[in-house]
Amino acid sequence: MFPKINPTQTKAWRKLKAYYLTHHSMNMNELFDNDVNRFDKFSIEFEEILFDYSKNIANDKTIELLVDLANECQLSAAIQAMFTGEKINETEDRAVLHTALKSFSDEEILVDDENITPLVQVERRRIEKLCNEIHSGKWKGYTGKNIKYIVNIGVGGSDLGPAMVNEALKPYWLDGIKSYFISNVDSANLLEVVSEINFDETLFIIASKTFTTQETFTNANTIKEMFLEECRNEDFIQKHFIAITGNKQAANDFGILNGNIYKIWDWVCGRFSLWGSMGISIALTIGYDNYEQLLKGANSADQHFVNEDFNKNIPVIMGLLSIWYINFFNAQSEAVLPYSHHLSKFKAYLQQAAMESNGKNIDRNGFPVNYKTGVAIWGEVGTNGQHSYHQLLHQGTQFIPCDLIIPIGTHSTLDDHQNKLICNAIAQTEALLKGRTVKEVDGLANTTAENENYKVFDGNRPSNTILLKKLNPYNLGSLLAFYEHKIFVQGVIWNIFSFDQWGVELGKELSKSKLDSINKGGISGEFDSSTNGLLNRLLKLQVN
Ligand SMILES: O=P(O)(O)OC[C@H]1O[C@](O)(CO)[C@@H](O)[C@@H]1O
Repeated sequence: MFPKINPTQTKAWRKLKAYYLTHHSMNMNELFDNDVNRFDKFSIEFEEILFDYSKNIANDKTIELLVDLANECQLSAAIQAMFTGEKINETEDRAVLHTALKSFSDEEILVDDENITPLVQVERRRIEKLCNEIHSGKWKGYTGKNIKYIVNIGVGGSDLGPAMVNEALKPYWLDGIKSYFISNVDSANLLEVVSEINFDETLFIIASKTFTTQETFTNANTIKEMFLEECRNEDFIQKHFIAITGNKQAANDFGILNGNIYKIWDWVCGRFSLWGSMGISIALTIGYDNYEQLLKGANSADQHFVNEDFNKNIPVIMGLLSIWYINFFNAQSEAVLPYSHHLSKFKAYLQQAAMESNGKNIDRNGFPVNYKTGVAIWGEVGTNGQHSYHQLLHQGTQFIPCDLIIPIGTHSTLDDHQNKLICNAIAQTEALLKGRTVKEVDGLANTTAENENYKVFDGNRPSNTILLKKLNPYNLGSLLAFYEHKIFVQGVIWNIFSFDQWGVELGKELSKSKLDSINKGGISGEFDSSTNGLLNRLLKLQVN
């Protein structure tokens, strides 16, 4: 296992702190003026992706010190430990091998003395077979019709990744197939989907690693009841329901036979699970070949992460710059700004991936951390965000590093729109960098001594720009893998366990006792006065 190092005790951390104190007012505009090669030096090309990190408050020395920090925190050993199946998720005693799901190599990876590579390959072949049967029309619904609607019922990692990818790759949807996602236990979600599908043309995917999650179980049971009410034959469940789970028995108890159960292992963390059977809704919607392209792009990014030097390694630099801002500049949040309508669900996916992973306050030695860890991630697709919160990004008092994700190629034929979209994105990075001085404001129309201050922008606000030649399955796979590994890099340096999620348990437990009280029809002062008051009001309003 790689060592458990408090980052603040490293030499590099101390040096970074000192460097921050003397250089935090470093001006990026001067850095550009003083180095004509800054863009070339601080950008990394990876296949069809360009990662430009030149618009950051960082120079050669900063990057050198950050890389030193990664080395002192034994990042290489940590990467090696994850990829070879060491049980780095110690609080759950699990290996973390979502990377194995993307691999196309026959290399052996051992978990508890079992080689998992063939298991992954078998499951992948099963997904391919399922796609072939559904897409060829060999798989029929109970009235003899083909499957037209794919409905994924899951929540958290069993929903967000697949839902985001399906949305991102809408231009690749196969003719005649439409996919839907039911995640919220709010019945509005379920009823909306039900109103758009026909049960006899639908494949329901019950996606739950544990098969015990309250929301998913409730939605799955309601759908099953509705389905049986319509077809009145339990045998038809096998034509319309499959499960993705590590809890075969619970799926059997639900009524799904083994042939319709696809496996997720405990060495796959839910929020990084879209690469395996959790991605069945993706494969069914965009076709198996495109789904494989997604995995291949991700696998290639994994290889980049494993093999590149840290100072040319996209996820390492992403993670280190983020640490620079969070731990030294005291950034409280990061904005992710995809300039693509199809990436509208990217932020929600990334929020779980980053915040469930690194929102931790106990270190790997079991002690409270004495430094900041994960921050809030937020954002909206461009240009919509520009007409909303970009005011705060440019002139607010918060320090918010931004990532702008810009696919260049478009799937539509409206080049004029695409050029406007991209130019808006690049202009935002320029405005964040340059700002606008009083002198520049002076020349503007209608500017007076009274209003000139309002038109001044400080600038010097950092951003990364990620250009993709096109938002296709391969490039999307690479992009997602980069963010996954950025999160991993941060977790290693913060010395926290990024792959458990104990923080979500308390709310789940407490909700059960509330439900018991409601079902009993009365509250007898068992909770705090606010909780009692809210529940009593609920009961009163339900009665009326
Ligand atoms: O797939 P399951 O077991 O239903 O869990 C769904 C989600 O719930 C969580 O455990 C947290 O609530 C996530 O980590 C997970 O992605």
